[in-house]
Amino acid sequence: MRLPRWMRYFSPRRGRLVPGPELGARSGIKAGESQLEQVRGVAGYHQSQADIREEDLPDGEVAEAVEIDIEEIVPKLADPTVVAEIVAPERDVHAHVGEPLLSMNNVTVKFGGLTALDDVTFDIKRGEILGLIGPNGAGKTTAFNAMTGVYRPTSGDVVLDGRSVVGAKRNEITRRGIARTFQNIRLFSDMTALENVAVGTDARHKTSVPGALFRTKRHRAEERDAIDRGMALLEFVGIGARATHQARNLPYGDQRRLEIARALATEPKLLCLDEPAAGFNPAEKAELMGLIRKIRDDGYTVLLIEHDMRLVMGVCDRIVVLEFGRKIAEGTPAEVAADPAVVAAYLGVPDDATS
Ligand SMILES: Nc1ncnc2c1ncn2[C@@H]1O[C@H](COP(=O)(O)OP(=O)(O)OP(=O)(O)O)[C@@H](O)[C@H]1O
Repeated sequence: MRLPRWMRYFSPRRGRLVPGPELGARSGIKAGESQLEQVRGVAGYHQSQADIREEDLPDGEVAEAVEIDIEEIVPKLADPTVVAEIVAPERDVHAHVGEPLLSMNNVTVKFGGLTALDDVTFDIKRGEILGLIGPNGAGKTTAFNAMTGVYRPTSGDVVLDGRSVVGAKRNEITRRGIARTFQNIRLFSDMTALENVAVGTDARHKTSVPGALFRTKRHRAEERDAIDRGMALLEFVGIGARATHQARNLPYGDQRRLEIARALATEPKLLCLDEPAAGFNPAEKAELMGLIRKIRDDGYTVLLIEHDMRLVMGVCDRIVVLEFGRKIAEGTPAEVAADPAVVAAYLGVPDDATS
């Protein structure tokens, strides 16, 4: 995995900041100071409750999770409109609703003799929630991976905002505006929720390494921005009170929310969610639907891979259906649900229909 810029200089170990080999002892940065303590110090957030970590406690004592009162720390975040403004800084995205943001143009992906995606063409339009569905092995994740630079299409093109992303490096694709979450949660488990989101904001920052070392004005401004945006994002996804909790101590549902917050921190044009409801109970699924709609209404475009049909039908504006690597249907949830090819793909074609 390629580490974000700041992580190449710090090794997070059990939640502690240890100057990494590239930075060495010359930096003057105190080993043992947590990332959060650093950024909080810089941004001027003084929290009365300590961020308790297990290794700080005498043997046998158990760390208590500390809920923070977000209104006390960042009073302006008590206003949901302010939170929404910070979360979606480029609000002009609404001006282009309906135009294609990403186009898959005749994309084929082959693995040896296996064709995982076969000449697939569809658009993701700005401001919509597009569902990508299909039975197991249909090619959904392969399509995601072709968009995000994990796989290079064998043929065809993936165009984002008028420019091809084929051949671009993954971090370049992130910078150009595609962010994703994963089927299996991938968080920095020893880092706090806020630190995890701050990692995402790094993709947008421009400070050079010397700039970071000498703490230039721009670097300090970017750190403050990371905290403000990080806190706003945690509040936006509903876990603002858990900002100082280590990711691994968060309940499963909150870890999924944190993944979404981290992806949004890169200020994507397109947010790709890969089975975000896996392992959720019905109440959590209903809450997730609300969050996905909120993300769309805040100006983002969302691509959703999800097996739960109730969720997909309930939240998507349009749906693309794949089967054996081919697109077999595209349309509104109602159109797709009534399409005989889709019904056959999911339920199997009855014997008497083929005889
Ligand atoms: N890296 C790979 N190497 C070889 N075959 C692969 C690779 N990735 C995917 N495949 C194959 O490509 C086909 C499509 O897989 P893909 O994971 O895209 O399907 P999916 O629709 O996401 O399935 P699921 O719903 O089970 O996650 C499958 O037959 C799979 O085994």
